[in-house]
Amino acid sequence: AEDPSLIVSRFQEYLRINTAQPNPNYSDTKEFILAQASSLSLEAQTVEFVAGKPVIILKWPGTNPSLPSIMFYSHTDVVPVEQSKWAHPPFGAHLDGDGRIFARGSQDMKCVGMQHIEAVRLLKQSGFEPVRSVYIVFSPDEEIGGHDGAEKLAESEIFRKMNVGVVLDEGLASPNEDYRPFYGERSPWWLVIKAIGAPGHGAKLYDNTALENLFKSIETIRRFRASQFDLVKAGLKAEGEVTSVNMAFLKAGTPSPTGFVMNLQPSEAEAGFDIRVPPTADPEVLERRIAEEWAPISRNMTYEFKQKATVHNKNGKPMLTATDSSNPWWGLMEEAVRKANGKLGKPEIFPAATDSRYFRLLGLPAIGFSPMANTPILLHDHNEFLHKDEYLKGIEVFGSIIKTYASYVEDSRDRSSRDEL
Ligand SMILES: CSCC[C@H](NC=O)C(=O)O
Ligand SMILES: [Zn+2]
Ligand SMILES: [Zn+2]
Repeated sequence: AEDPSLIVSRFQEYLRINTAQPNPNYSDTKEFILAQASSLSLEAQTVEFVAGKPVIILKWPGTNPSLPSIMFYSHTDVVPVEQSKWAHPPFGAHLDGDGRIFARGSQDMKCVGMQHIEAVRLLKQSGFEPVRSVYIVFSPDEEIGGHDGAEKLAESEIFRKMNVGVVLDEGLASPNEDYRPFYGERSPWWLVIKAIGAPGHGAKLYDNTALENLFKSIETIRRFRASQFDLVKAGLKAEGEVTSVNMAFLKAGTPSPTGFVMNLQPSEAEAGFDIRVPPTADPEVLERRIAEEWAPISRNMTYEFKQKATVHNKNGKPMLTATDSSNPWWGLMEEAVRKANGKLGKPEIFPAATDSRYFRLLGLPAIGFSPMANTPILLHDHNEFLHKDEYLKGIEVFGSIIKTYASYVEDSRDRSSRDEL
């Protein structure tokens, strides 16, 4: 077998490409991934649905191309960093004495993309031949909504021709020894509410100022937030099962060279909220709440959404991938992880958003899975790291999954794992 330090150094090489939003280096990324693909003799296709934003599709053809294929999916971009808060340079991929690899993207989710490739390498070395075609796909822009990446891919003729039967996308690290599988996710609604009101002297008490109007809404929103958070604190609901609302910004006041004018009540004020809607919530009820209580026209308020992801599929049903016997891929996943001496925890709802939603919207089963056990959850955090042993273990787990999935031939059950749309 190959020297593990070489495997780790390829991961480090990927981590050292700075793909932080808003200016990800996609050209070096593309070059790197295509070089990996050619070293494995995989077919490779790069599609730019939007110029400069490559979707890279690698294919390991199966011996039975009539069976639906398997797609192992990852995004190549990462979130920005606060450089000065990091103990090691976020794009240095420093390997410390304990074996931890520090880098932005080490958990979210360059680890997974690279593990997909390394798992193929492992299987090729062992002489394995897939029956189903295996696709390894790298997409841009997940961290800013996936509109120029996964969303366009999912709607494309290219994707339709790939005949994908099941998608594996990202999950979360697990602080304990069980890996965490995800069967659904909350939908991001990014809401901006705006208030207007009469301007006037800062010494005067009067009704209907912009800030008074805005704060009435903020109080209402905070009560709702507390009610949802209480359910989590009481252990009645998991994080992914309640509607979360967090304030992202507050904007008001009349700027002056020394700060803000203090004796002037502004005539406009706005606030932004990151709302996450669970798949089982009724989106119409929430939207009514926003219109009637959070931004009521009676207080001259208006609102707009910066992002508003679909909660239900085209049939009005929650976008959840089945975890019972109707979905053979679920059982196969458990089997594959077990064979690699890993353990799967209970299926969960991903609290944030992933590109899986674009594939679930098509009715495809999608499982969120990032094999990182015994690892603190550090995605989007300072000092994001992954231990090299967990990384290497994850390659074996993905090797087992690819092997199990790509060898699965009971075609009749594929169809039933797709939602009826
Ligand atoms: C509007 S899509 C945003 C996607 C992003 N994904 C991971 O963090 C998130 O904030 O959940
Ligand atoms: Zn991610
Ligand atoms: Zn992320």
